[in-house]
Amino acid sequence: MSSTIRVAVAGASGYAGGEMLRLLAAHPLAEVGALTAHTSAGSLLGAHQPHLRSLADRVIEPTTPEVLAGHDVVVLALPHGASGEVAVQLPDETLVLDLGADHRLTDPRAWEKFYGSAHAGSWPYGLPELLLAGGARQRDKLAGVRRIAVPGCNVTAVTLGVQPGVAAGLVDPAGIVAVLANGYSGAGKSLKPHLLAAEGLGSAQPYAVGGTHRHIPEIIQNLTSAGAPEVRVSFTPTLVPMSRGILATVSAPLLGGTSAEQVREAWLSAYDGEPFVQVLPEGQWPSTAMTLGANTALVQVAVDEAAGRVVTVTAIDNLVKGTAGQAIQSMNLALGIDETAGLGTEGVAP
Ligand SMILES: NC(=O)C1=CN([C@@H]2O[C@H](COP(=O)(O)OP(=O)(O)OC[C@H]3O[C@@H](n4cnc5c(N)ncnc54)[C@H](OP(=O)(O)O)[C@@H]3O)[C@@H](O)[C@H]2O)C=CC1
Ligand SMILES: CC(=O)N[C@@H](CCC(=O)OP(=O)(O)O)C(=O)O
Repeated sequence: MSSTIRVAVAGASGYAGGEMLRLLAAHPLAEVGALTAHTSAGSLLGAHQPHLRSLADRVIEPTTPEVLAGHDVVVLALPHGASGEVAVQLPDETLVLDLGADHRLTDPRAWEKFYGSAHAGSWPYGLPELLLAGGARQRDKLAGVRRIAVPGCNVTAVTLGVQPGVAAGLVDPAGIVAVLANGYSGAGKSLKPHLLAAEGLGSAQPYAVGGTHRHIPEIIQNLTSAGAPEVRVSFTPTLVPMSRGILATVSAPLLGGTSAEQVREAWLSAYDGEPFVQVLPEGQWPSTAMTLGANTALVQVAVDEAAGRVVTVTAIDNLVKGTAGQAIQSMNLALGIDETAGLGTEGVAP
């Protein structure tokens, strides 16, 4: 590979593909190659991503192996199912980043139960800060790989919020409750009645309630990797009127004899030195606005003594640390360049 990393983006007309392109445009080593999609093939990128000025005149091509050939990296920002089909046609030596779910789960039965289709297989998982049993981190497994399954956005927020307590054995992983406030861009661009502005503006709407959300097995997989014997998660997402952002409130029973100081120390030490995951100073709580446009996850933790639970709150931008930023962070690790290249930690405010 030359010093320039040539990157093709499939799904360039969508939200995740658009964010990938925004970040790649600022990456010191990346060069944007082919842009592909489906119904929008043949039109200009500027018709779909008018905020991406430097790429506005580029033509979107169909998503075929021929168009995606000859790149160092191919990003698949496609719906579930579509990415698995395209991936099998790409050369082994190309680094493929799947932003969809097709290759995240290791258990085919979990895939079939929650996605209702045949399992495409499992790839190295692109959450560098994931804690693994024995003190390792997932970043150690990404050097040199050529296939990366980029995690779900909700999964990223929930995992980063609660994994320090699970890995340190301070909370009961069978009693995790997660409630999330989610921005609308997480649902993608396709039109659905409940996503119309008339339905969503000024309203908060729960969805996938009662253990049905397809991110549940992925969260369980992550927390099991962190060393938990039995993980049970009650997961409830809520759409709130904002375009980007996830605020995940995750609580779990505190195991007997653990002090609030031990809890705080576990969270601080889990993320000590991490460039993109920060535990905020005591008393300061994350908000989605603090992470807008940034590859950061901001975390806070408290002990609710009366309820006997640890409560964590994590904010991310679903399109950055929840998708495209995380993908670039993993790409950097796979290619052996600075993990932070092209990624910012500063949000956009107010
Ligand atoms: N939005 C988010 O916050 C996150 C998204 N993701 C994942 O990223 C992926 C893309 O999501 P998102 O950008 O939100 O979705 P969008 O609906 O906004 O975009 C989908 C993109 O995929 C293209 N596409 C659809 N079907 C096909 C096909 N059969 N072959 C080739 N291209 C196709 C579309 O092209 P066209 O417009 O031309 O039809 C479009 O470019 C999904 O797997 C999603 O789950 C992951 C984490 C967070
Ligand atoms: C608001 C909203 O609908 N969010 C989506 C986010 C899913 C996502 O983008 O993650 P995947 O890559 O796994 O699809 C949801 O909760 O299903």
